[in-house]
Amino acid sequence: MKLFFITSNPGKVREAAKFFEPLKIEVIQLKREYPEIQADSLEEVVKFGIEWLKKEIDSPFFIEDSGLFIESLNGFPGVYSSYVYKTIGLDGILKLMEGIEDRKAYFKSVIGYYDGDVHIFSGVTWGRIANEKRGEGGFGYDPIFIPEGSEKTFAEMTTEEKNSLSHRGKALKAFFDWLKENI
Ligand SMILES: O=c1nc[nH]c2c1ncn2[C@H]1C[C@H](O)[C@@H](COP(=O)(O)OP(=O)(O)OP(=O)(O)O)O1
Ligand SMILES: [Mg+2]
Repeated sequence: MKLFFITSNPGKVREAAKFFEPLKIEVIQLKREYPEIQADSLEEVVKFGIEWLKKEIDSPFFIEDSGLFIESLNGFPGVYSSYVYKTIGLDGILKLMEGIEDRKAYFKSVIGYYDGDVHIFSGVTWGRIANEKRGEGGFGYDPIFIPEGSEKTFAEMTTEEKNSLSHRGKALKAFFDWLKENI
């Protein structure tokens, strides 16, 4: 089976491909721009994206929207994670966190699969914001996020290790469990 993943982010594709590889499902990246609305939740962003894309794409496809929610910043950058990453970046986040003791944060991933109907799957991983950047792997905020129960940042992990703990790994698992029952 093949799954079309509409995203501009090669890191997401790498993680999804690694997840599905042993399950004999091939992940194929399609690069199509779609509007990411300013909404209160990742779910709304995904649902709007699907409504936009479904007119253009003939086969079933999925998209994913994710974000980092920092508790002491009231959930910032949250749904704006992509914009904040491109503007103030990791150094900007570390600067905002200077002197803040409560470093709790979570990553959330929302996958939307369209096969004529919309199916939503999500995953959350709690952790904390590191005091400095560590590691070369992964992408995005990985060098500054330490998942609960670990001393390593996501960027210090292999793709398999990150998938076993991450928000995206959990959302992909929920997606796969649904596919098994429904395909
Ligand atoms: O596991 C992750 N580890 C580190 N950083 C992450 C992760 N997951 C999302 N992020 C960051 C990347 C981006 O700055 C923002 C999500 O934005 P988001 O719009 O979903 O992704 P994107 O624009 O990179 O790719 P896409 O073309 O699929 O929209 O949070
Ligand atoms: Mg995006």
